[in-house]
Amino acid sequence: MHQQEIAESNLVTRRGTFRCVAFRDPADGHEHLALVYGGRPRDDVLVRVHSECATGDIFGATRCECGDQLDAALDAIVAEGAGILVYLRGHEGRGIGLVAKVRTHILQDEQGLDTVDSATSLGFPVDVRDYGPAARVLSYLGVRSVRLMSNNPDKISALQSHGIAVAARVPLLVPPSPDNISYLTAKRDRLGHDLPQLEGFVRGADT
Ligand SMILES: Nc1nc2c(ncn2[C@@H]2O[C@H](COP(=O)(O)OP(=O)(O)OP(=O)(O)O)[C@@H](O)[C@H]2O)c(=O)[nH]1
Repeated sequence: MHQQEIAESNLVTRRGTFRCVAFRDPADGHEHLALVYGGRPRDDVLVRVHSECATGDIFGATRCECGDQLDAALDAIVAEGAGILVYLRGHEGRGIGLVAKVRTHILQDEQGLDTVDSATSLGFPVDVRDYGPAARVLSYLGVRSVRLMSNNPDKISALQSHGIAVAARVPLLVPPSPDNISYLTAKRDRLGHDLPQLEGFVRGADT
């Protein structure tokens, strides 16, 4: 990556001080962010590669578990004493964008379609995310292998295809709720995510 497209500073947060690495990826042109905790990363560092979700990450929407996963990943990194969170812009709605994602929400709410069918019935692809920017910033940080916090097997193969070894997958499981159970179930049944916490959840049991 070109030095002119990267800026680094310390970022003091309520969890502690991170190294904030902002960068513009040369391939997709988006400005992304890596938050590094605990000094110079070592091999097999704990990493979360998080896709932008304005509704969940910023405003705490409960229909998806994005905001809870962001919090849990940062907590896990701080608890371990080291780690990296890569926050990928341009990934909104699995890459289809915010307006398109909200259109899928309309179909989910009004017609009961799941997160997959609501996209395809509008003519959108289900997932067009590019993990190249994450791999490039990890390489820039000197990271060759990671323990990746994710339940998505495709994310692991995508990172590996971009040259980052995934030494282990670390589950990032948030509790199901009546609000997110449809979304989580579709991720498990239609997208192949590993979500064992859904076993035994009875919709409405804890409302
Ligand atoms: N198209 C669409 N995208 C959504 C919807 N809800 C959340 N998203 C997006 O989904 C992305 C997160 O992807 P997920 O499939 O939930 O999870 P993942 O990142 O692949 O997997 P994990 O690493 O296990 O979290 C974010 O970019 C969200 O904006 C939805 O209803 N429709």
